[in-house]
Amino acid sequence: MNGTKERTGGARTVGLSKVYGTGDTAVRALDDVDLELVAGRFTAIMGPSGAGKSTLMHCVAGLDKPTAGRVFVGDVEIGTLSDKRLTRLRRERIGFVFQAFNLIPTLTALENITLPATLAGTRVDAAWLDTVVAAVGLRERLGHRPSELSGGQQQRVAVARALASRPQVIFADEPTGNLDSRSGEEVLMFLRTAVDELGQTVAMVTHDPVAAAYADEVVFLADGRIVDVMAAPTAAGVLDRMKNLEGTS
Ligand SMILES: Nc1ncnc2c1ncn2[C@@H]1O[C@H](COP(=O)(O)OP(=O)(O)OP(=O)(O)O)[C@@H](O)[C@H]1O
Repeated sequence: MNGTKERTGGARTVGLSKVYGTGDTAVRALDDVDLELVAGRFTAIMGPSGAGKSTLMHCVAGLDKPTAGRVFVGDVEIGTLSDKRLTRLRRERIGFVFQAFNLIPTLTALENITLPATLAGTRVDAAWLDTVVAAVGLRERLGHRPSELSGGQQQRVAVARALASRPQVIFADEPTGNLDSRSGEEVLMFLRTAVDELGQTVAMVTHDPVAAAYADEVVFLADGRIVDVMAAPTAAGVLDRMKNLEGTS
């Protein structure tokens, strides 16, 4: 995709811990986690229910405050930012994709993609928008409203919206959770394209070994700790690892 690939900055944590509550009821959701979301790579985060996946994502995205440790988005240590600066960093440097597509029903696909920039009073770079629209593969449907698109197409619009500001990292929380397997595949292929052709950094929480196999590596969490990292994952390999983790937790 002619010269547009320029890796976005990634994110990392150093000694990240998060404890909810105090005393007898305290829950250590994250315990000394060193995670590296390598720039220009696709990382899947997996683990049994309650392992700390959402907490990890929320802390790295600046949506939740850690109890201890440090979080860097690109070169910026987010714990040092004022609330106002953190809000701005989140808006400009972090993209989110959720299980529910969260598109505005009355707006067209294109208007949904550019909405965050419109709200922020900025403009999406026209050349970049063109690149994103080409990658999303919905050029002829940009004038359609969400109700006129399939679930997979709607989620691709949501990923394109996250890409529009060219964030340091996109966090996707179970992005295929509401989709049938074919639509899910469309979305995963698009995330893969965003990484391979646009140099985007993506972190995805998923329970699905097939989805995780689209990533460059899978980070396994259990009881708030990173217990394994698998490079070049296959669905069968991930399924095997998950069975072991769920068996022991
Ligand atoms: N706001 C909260 N207050 C108290 N405990 C919490 C809170 N949020 C999460 N926890 C606890 O922290 C631990 C990790 O939760 P988290 O939601 O991060 O896990 P998860 O791996 O995302 O789970 P799931 O796959 O079920 O979504 C769990 O024991 C959970 O009960």
